[in-house]
Amino acid sequence: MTGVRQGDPVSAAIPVPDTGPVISVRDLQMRYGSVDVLKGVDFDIQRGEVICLLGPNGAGKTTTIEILEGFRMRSGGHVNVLGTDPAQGDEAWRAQLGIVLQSWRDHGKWRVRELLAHLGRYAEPYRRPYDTQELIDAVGLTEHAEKKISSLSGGQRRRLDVAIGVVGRPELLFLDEPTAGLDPHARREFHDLVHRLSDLDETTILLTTHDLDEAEKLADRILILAGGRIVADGSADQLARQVSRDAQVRWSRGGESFVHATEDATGFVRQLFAEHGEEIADLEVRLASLEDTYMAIVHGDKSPDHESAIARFGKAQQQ
Ligand SMILES: Nc1ncnc2c1ncn2[C@@H]1O[C@H](COP(=O)(O)OP(=O)(O)OP(=O)(O)O)[C@@H](O)[C@H]1O
Repeated sequence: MTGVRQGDPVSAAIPVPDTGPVISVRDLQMRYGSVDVLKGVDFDIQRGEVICLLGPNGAGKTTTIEILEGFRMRSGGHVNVLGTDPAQGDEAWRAQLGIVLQSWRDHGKWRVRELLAHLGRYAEPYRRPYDTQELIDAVGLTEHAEKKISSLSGGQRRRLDVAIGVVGRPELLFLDEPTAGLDPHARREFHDLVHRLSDLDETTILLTTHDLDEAEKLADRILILAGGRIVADGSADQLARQVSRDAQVRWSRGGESFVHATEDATGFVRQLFAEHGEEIADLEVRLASLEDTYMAIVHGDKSPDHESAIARFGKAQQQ
């Protein structure tokens, strides 16, 4: 398979290799003035993966994404995105990317439908764009399709940002805090859209968020950037097990509540039922949440450079 779907009237699109990572980053460094923000970032992202990049304010998430998008020149290291160094990416390469920045403040005089149709036509030489109405419905802007963009609310504007990012059915989608400002309903619709893009179109998605629930719901894999490096890399479950191998088992019996931490939750629950049978109520087994994990990895370590966090937690993938 290539990046172009069968039957597409596309001649200029560049074929995307089937194998190998879609994004490969080695020893990425970024220095602003005398401050080293990225001190040697390494990761790979495979086709179809949904990756959440987490990290405290100022950790360098936007910087990393902008380097991958070709918007920012790195100070050092190697980066390959869809077979190309982003610093040398041409128009055909760029057409494979969908980009949702933290905030677009442009196109104010256009109307929603008009702009999406226009951007779709712009993508046509390279990709098979979304049908405009289908896209408007998918991002929940049906009732606002004829409105001027300057008159949209913040959340509606964010939905439009997402629509602009995906209109060309990108091979690879970058989303920088896509749900900031969205209400819970819009947030859920956005999550559905991400699942659809990932499951149906096999879009590779890299997103940043400060919402750990969102990361847990969406991510196949989580990368945590802190102190200029990736300090954790793995699924939410893999990371949780690195922080604590214990699960918490909670239950009640005869009106009294109990809690027990154990590495073998299944064995413990089996024993509990063998001893007390139907007296057991309100049983709950819980691993560390992503929030517990994140706090332990990013804030549990007092050293400012997070070196010992790296030493302690390493990377789940390498386990
Ligand atoms: N153009 C620039 N010139 C100088 N410093 C910059 C520039 N852009 C970003 N920085 C600094 O680099 C650091 C990383 O910024 P960046 O926006 O990449 O972080 P972030 O992880 O995306 O943060 P947030 O979660 O707050 O969005 C910050 O300290 C920021 O002030």
